[in-house]
Amino acid sequence: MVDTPGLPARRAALRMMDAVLHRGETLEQAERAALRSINGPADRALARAIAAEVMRWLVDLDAMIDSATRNRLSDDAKARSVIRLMLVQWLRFGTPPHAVIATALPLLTGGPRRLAHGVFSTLAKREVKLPEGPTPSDAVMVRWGEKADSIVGALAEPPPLDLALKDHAETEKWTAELGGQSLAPGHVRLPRGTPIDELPGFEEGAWWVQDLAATLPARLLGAGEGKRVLDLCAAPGGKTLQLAAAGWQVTALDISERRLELLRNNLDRTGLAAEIITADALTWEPAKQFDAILLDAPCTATGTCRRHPDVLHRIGPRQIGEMAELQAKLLARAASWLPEGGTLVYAVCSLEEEEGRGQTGAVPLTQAPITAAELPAGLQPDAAGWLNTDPTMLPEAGGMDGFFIGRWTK
Ligand SMILES: C[S@@+](CC[C@H](N)C(=O)[O-])C[C@H]1O[C@@H](n2cnc3c(N)ncnc32)[C@H](O)[C@@H]1O
Repeated sequence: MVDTPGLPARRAALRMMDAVLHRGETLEQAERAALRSINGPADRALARAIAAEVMRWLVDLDAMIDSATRNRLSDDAKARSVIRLMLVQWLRFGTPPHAVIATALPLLTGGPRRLAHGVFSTLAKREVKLPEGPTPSDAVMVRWGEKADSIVGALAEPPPLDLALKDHAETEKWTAELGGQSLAPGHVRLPRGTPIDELPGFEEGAWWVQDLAATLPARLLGAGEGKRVLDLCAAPGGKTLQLAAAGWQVTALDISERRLELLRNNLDRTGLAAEIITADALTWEPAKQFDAILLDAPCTATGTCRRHPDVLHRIGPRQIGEMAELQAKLLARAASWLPEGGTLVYAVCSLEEEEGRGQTGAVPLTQAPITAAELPAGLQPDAAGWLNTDPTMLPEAGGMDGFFIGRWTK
């Protein structure tokens, strides 16, 4: 049987939504399996875009669906998934309702097509509209409190593209050449969707892609002047590149050989150097001392929700608890390796208290408070000298990822 054009893309989008919402996979993991059977780049892009927009607007789409059904459809009902997909095509991509219906109903062959048709047509007749920004789920509201609305509201559009420059002295040159905006030495911001590998400077390794917030942990260690730093949990290597470019002798350690391969490629492209170790930081023992340690710990990554809206529907107390336990162990080990006079920076791209500030109580070192003078204009640490960033910060410039960063010395 020949498929309706565009049907494989919609089927793949449904599979991706299912993998994220019911199996806890990331959208990226889900993509690999779901897109395998799709050939054309346009269909792949469509499947990806549908699934990502459903994740971004899930709470609002579900509220619409619930407003048009007498008996609430269960969360895992296929009809609910298909109606979500239909609403996204109409409300986000501007596909006319009749075309949405024609391409989506074949997804429910042998299933409740009349129901999906009826719910979608009711909503189309009502001319429902999405709010200006996505609405947070109840679970996110409970965790993030009063900030939840503004953070999730800032997810309406994907973020701009941030580049980190190898040579901070060339900030003005690259800002002008790339036509971007710079918010800190060594930083250039470009409009979202800019194709990376066509930009000048990519081939020669003059810059790499890194969100402004993600550059802050390495910046807070200052210039290396030939001293030794251990980049613990280093791959794919954004912070390794920064540290090497800032004059540190870097040892980059990660448990994942696959991710370290990306780090090697990044070093090759930029002409920077680091010693690379594949090991589990929970059992590895250093053979030498380091003047500084940067622990960019594995985390739930809820701070990257602008780029990965699926994270907000996958992460709950169980995952946060597991990560917090791992982070506490890693922090204790890193702290125990620090010599007198050494500096430790801990970072997570998470907005969860347990992974950030909640980790600071047990570190047996002296806090080295972060100061506003060390940060890009407009950013402030909290009164105690810890730094929390989130997507609502520097709003006119396009926001930034969510991070927690703490610093100590021995
Ligand atoms: C947040 S990512 C690091 C990002 C990286 N610092 C950068 O800037 O590109 C966390 C990393 O921790 C690594 N990781 C997780 N558990 C680990 C362990 N027990 N030992 C070493 N690395 C681990 C993961 O493979 C992952 O690459």
